[in-house]
Parts: sequence; structure tokens; C-alpha cells
Amino acid sequence: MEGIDHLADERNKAEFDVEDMKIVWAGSRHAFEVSDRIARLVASDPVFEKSNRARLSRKELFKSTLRKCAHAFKRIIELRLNEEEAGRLRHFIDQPAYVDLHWGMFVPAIKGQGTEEQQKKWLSLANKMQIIGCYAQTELGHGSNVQGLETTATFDPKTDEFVIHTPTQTASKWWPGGLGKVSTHAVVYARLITNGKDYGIHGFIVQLRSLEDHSPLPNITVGDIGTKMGNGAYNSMDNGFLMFDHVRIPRDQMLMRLSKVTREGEYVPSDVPKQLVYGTMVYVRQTIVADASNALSRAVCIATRYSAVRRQFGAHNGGIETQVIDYKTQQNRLFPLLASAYAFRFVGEWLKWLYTDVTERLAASDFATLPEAHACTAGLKSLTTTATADGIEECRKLCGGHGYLWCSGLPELFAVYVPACTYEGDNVVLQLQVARFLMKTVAQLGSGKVPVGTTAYMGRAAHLLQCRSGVQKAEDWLNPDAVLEAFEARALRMAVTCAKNLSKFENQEQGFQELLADLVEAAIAHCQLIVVSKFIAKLEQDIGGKGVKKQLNNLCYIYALYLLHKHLGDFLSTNCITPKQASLANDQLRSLYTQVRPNAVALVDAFNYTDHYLNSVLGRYDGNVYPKLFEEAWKDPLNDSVVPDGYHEYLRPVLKQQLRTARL
Ligand SMILES: CC/C=C\C/C=C\C/C=C\C/C=C\C/C=C\CCCC(=O)SCCNC(=O)CCNC(=O)[C@H](O)C(C)(C)COP(=O)(O)OP(=O)(O)OC[C@H]1O[C@@H](n2cnc3c(N)ncnc32)[C@H](O)[C@@H]1OP(=O)(O)O
Ligand SMILES: Cc1cc2nc3c(=O)[nH]c(=O)nc-3n(C[C@H](O)[C@H](O)[C@H](O)COP(=O)(O)OP(=O)(O)OC[C@H]3O[C@@H](n4cnc5c(N)ncnc54)[C@H](O)[C@@H]3O)c2cc1C
Repeated sequence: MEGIDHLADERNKAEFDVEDMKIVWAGSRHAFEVSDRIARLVASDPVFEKSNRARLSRKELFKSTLRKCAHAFKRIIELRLNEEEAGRLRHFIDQPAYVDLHWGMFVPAIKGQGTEEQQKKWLSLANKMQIIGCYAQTELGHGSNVQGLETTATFDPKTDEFVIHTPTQTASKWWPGGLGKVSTHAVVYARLITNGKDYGIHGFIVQLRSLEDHSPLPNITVGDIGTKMGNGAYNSMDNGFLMFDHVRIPRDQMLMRLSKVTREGEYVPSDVPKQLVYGTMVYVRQTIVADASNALSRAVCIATRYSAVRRQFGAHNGGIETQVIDYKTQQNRLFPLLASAYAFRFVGEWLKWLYTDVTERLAASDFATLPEAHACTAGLKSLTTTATADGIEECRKLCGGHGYLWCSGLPELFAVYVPACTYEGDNVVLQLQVARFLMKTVAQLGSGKVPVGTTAYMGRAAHLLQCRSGVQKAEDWLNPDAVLEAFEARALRMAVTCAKNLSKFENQEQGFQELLADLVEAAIAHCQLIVVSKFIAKLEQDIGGKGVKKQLNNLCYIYALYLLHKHLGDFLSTNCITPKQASLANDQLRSLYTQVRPNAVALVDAFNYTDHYLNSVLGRYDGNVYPKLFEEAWKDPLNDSVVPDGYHEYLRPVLKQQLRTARL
């Protein structure tokens, strides 16, 4: 039934103004208008069609990706799109591609680590895409352990060049996106050696392919590392391998903003922290947090609309069955994910602010907040990507059998998204960075150094280590102070327990290794506190629009109380709350689900996703699921013929028992 809105009843139930919520979700009216215009532009352009992606071979998929990128670049120039609009265009095209790494890592690495002169030279080429670059850090043998990278860049004072070399097989670059088949250049991370001394990891701009015929330059071996998980999915990206056999580059292709090598080969360390060489990773981790809310909201939009369309059981005498969204179990699985999508949106906004702030401070030689920015970007990247990957899979299950179909949009979304738990830092490795930061902060308590920013709560240790929650009735769990106190006390007590256990070891590093699992849990508790507190802070802002704040309030407390329920063991074992208070939190959670229920479809409409972007039969705006499932089924190549290929060779002989006869 084309043209009918099967979800109209759901939309009519909404108790808030969806258009106003769209602005809150987008971040501003301007951001909404840009996103809306660009999403429609992409949806109406046949080159950006993506519904057949799973049926393409790897080669066809890759070629179609090149076509989409070229067409996008052409449209950016024709329509004179600015940087923000171009970014939205790439986002809505929704196909992982070399351009993500070119704009997302290669250009930022040069901006962050190149001198002014280097930026002038390389960015003018990169911005016009006269060169295409990637970020070549990870090696076959080392990804997490950046200090363990083996590629060498040895200065040769005779020729004023660096010699880039891959000394072993494990030193081969392995994974960089865009490297396999496209990039003409790379920022290569290698050990800088001059005058026989190893100065550790530095970045170098290296040309890989000819700008004339795209063939690899002499002594460079490069290719694609092979097919990755899922049909279509991330296979549009050419993750690559790369080996150098004594490849020479001019000295001025070492990125020298942070440290330098002189003509004579003298290493001049910078007066800024050496960790700034990791600056690109801090930047990208921040963007990945913002992206988590995109991916999760997309899955939640599909699962929510479908849960309102789908009916099972409850019919008496042939009457209408129950919408599955009305089952409390469905709500208990779906609504916390809806709340998480909003929570990650707001923490992403805050993290962007933090990143801008630290960047401005660094420019003014103020390095004080760098460790916190590193801990926040690392921890929140880990927390949000883990929850999003798990959440997408939960949404698939929430859609029952049909969720397993490619055309539900969820299998591909999962396969594209799940490597976010690994790239830009394995999620456990990143939480251990947070744990180290927390252990340092705890060790300094009482030293006179007052913790600030996201660890400010630790400065109230005297209260938080002994307080008991004052919650007496379910509604008390809607008090921001009660929620914050419980999360702060839990996080602090877990960190302090780890610190106490660490102090029992003579060798601190040995102790750290022994306590890794507890340390990760303490780090997660701290990161969850950040997300909860930033959601609460968002509610304190001036948010207009009919009924909008009320909905956000409900979602905020669903997020917090769902975490409390999920990690009840932590809250109880640290004596932050009693079993009775935990039970009251659950009562409140159920009541919040009831309040969200009539607004659920409108809350996902507020994401303003086009059907093109969602690419999901189950998540269609009009809810017209069943006829469209049939349409998709008929499109499958297996249905091209009534009798399948192979019938005469392999089916007929079985059915006619010719195989058995032949054997007898
Ligand atoms: C389709 C795409 C969809 C979505 C993406 C959306 C948006 C993204 C936009 C653009 C990107 C485009 C596409 C994305 C797709 C894929 C991109 C993937 C790219 C990559 O994966 S690049 C490779 C990334 N690699 C890693 O992340 C490696 C992880 N390891 C590390 O970061 C570090 O080595 C470490 C953190 C594990 C540190 O190890 P260590 O303790 O041994 O440390 P060091 O001795 O090196 O350092 C000690 C000291 O330094 C501090 N530190 C460490 N890191 C940092 C940092 N980044 N900033 C500041 N400080 C840092 C550390 O805390 C120690 O401090 P201390 O005071 O001495 O204790
Ligand atoms: C899709 C994709 C795209 C990528 N794109 C790029 C790119 O563009 N450029 C680039 O340079 N790289 C890229 N990478 C590489 C990526 O950054 C690394 O894979 C990532 O940093 C993890 O490192 P690893 O593979 O060495 O994992 P490993 O460190 O080998 O992890 C294996 C296991 O060991 C555990 N582990 C490791 N160290 C510790 C520790 N100290 N304590 C406890 N547990 C530990 C981990 O938790 C994990 O369970 C990409 C990877 C993927 C999957």
C-alpha cells in the first residue's frame, strides 16, 4: 500500500514537537538545515544508489566506490560546497572509502605535525586532491604498541635524505585504509635514526605511486590486504600492505613541527610533549565518538519503527495482535539503546568542545590538559564504540528473523561498524590508558594538587568514599544529584580499590599487569560517569520546543538507570546503594519506559534520516514493510530463474536417484 503512512498512529501519539527535537539532535538550526539539504541531495542522485551493494563482487564494489568518490568531488566543485557541506556529503554517501582517510587522517596529520612551510606545500596539493594520502602507522607485527613499530627512517647526511626501510616481514605496513589501491602518498610512521641513534617514532610524507600512471614507485611493494568481514560492508575500502626497500625521501619530508633533523643530521627535540606526535589519533578518536551516535541511532531507528509495525500474539477471536514494541522485554532492550544514542550525541558535542579547547591551549603552549584530553578521547572512543557495536547487534535481534536479512540494513551496518572497536586503538588497550590516568590522579589525592575537569569529583573523596545514597522512593532516582552521587561514588571507589591493590605490589608495573581486568572496569565506570554527567549538563541548557526537554529528561534517566541496573554488582559491592534502592531504580526505569513508549517513533523520526541513508526495508519511514520485503526478495539473483542453475547437474540426479543407480 504505497503512499500510506503505516506509522501515522504512532506519530500522532507523540507528546513533543519533532521538528524542534530535530534541531536539538543536529546541534543547531544551521547544522540541521545543512544536513537535511545534503541528505536529500545524496538520496536523489542515482550515482549514490546503494541498495545493490551486497550483490557486487569486490572488484565491482571497489570500482563503484571510486565512481561515487569522483562524482562526489565533482558535485562539491560544481555546487561550491564548503568544508562542512562536503563532510556531510561524504557522510550521507555512506560508503567507506579512501577519502575518509585522506580527509580524516592524512590532512589532519599534516596540519597537526607539519611546519607552516610543509603545510603550505602539501595541503595545497591535498586539498585539491592532486595527491591522495593515507595514514600508514600500523604494521603486520605491531598495531597497539606504537613504540614497537619497526620501519626505519635513517638520515643520510651525504645526500640530505631519509632512507625509509622495512627491515622484516613484521615491519610491513598492514591495514592503512586507502593504501591498497589508491593513495599516491602516505604519512608513514617510522623510527627516526640519525648519527646511529634511534629517536623513536616520527611521521614522514612518502610518495608511493606515480602521479602519471599510478604504478608503485621503485622499491615500493604495495597491495590490498584482502576481503574483510561482511558482504559489501567495509570491503569498499582498500586497506593495504606496504614494504619499502631503502626508499629515499628528501629530509624536508619529515614532519618537523614537533622535532627536527638539521642538514648536519643533528636531532633537535621539540620543547613540547613528545606525545603530540599522537595528536592525529586524539583528533580521530573524538570524531569516532561523534560518529557512534550516528551508527547507533540508525540501528535504533530501524528497530523502533519495525517494532511498531511488527505484531505477535495477544489476539483473541481473530482480533489484532500486539505490537512487539508494547512488550516490556522489547522496551527494556530497545529504549536504553534509544537513550544511549542521544547520550552519545551529547557527549560527542562536549568532546568536540574539549578537543577544540585543548587545541587552543596547545597553540598557546599550555599542555596541562593534554593528559585529560587523551584519557577522555581514548576512554569515550572505547565506551561508545563498544556499546554501539553491541547495540546494532541487539537491534538486529530485536527485529527477529527479518533483522537477519541484508535488506534490513542491520547486518551491513554491523559489519561496517564493528571494526571501530579495534581501529584507532583497541578498546581494551584504550581503557587501560584511562586506568593509568586514574591511578595517577588517585595517587596525587592529598598531595595538594586538586583534580580538575572530568576528575574533579575525585577532589570530593572524603565525602564520596563514605556517603550512602539517600534515595527512598522510585521518583528520587529522577534527582540529578542522587544519580550523579551514585555514579561518582562507584567510580571513585573502584579506582581507589584498584590503587590500594596496586600499592600491595613492590613492582607497580607488575601490579598493573596483574590487575588489568579490574583496572578496565574502573576506567569504564569513570567513562560512564562522564556520559551521564554530560547528559545531565545538557538538560541544564536552555532547550526550547514543545515537550522536548521532558523527552530528553526521560531518556537521560533511562540511560543512567539502565547502566545502574546493568552494573548493579559494582554499585552494590562498593556499597553505593542498597538492594532496596536498586529495586526502586528498576521501578523508575519501568515507569520511564511507559512514558517513552508513545513517543518512541517520533524520537527516532527526530534523527531525520532519509530512506536512502537508512537503506532498510524494516526501517522505512512509511512502515510499509511486508510488500517491500517481497520486492527485495524478487530482486535476488537466485529468483532470476524459476529453476536454479545447477539443477540438471546436481539436483535432478539426486531427485531421480540416478546417483544411487549409478553406484549399484
Ligand atoms: C567508515 C568510517 C566510519 C566512521 C569514522 C568516523 C569518523 C572518523 C573520521 C575520520 C577517520 C576516517 C576513517 C576511520 C576509519 C578508520 C581509521 C582507523 C585508523 C587507524 O586505526 S590509525 C592507527 C591507530 N593506532 C592506534 O590507535 C594505536 C593504539 N596505541 C596507542 O595509541 C599508543 O601506543 C598507546 C595509547 C597504547 C600508548 O602506549 P604506551 O603507554 O606504550 O605509550 P607511550 O610510551 O607511547 O606513551 C606514554 C605516554 O604518552 C601518553 N599518551 C599516549 N597516547 C597519547 C595521545 N594520543 N595523546 C597524548 N598522550 C598520549 C600516555 O598516556 C603516557 O603518558 P604518561 O604521562 O607518560 O603516562
Ligand atoms: C578496519 C580497520 C581499519 C584500519 N585502518 C588503519 C589505518 O588507516 N591506518 C593504520 O595505521 N592502522 C589502521 N588499522 C589498524 C588498527 O589501528 C589496529 O588494528 C589497532 O590499533 C589494534 O592493534 P592490533 O591490530 O595490533 O591489535 P593487538 O594489539 O594485536 O590486539 C590483539 C589483542 O591483544 C590485546 N592487547 C594488546 N595489547 C594489550 C595490552 N597492553 N594489555 C592488554 N591487552 C592487550 C587487545 O585487547 C586485543 O584483544 C585499521 C584496522 C582496522 C580493523
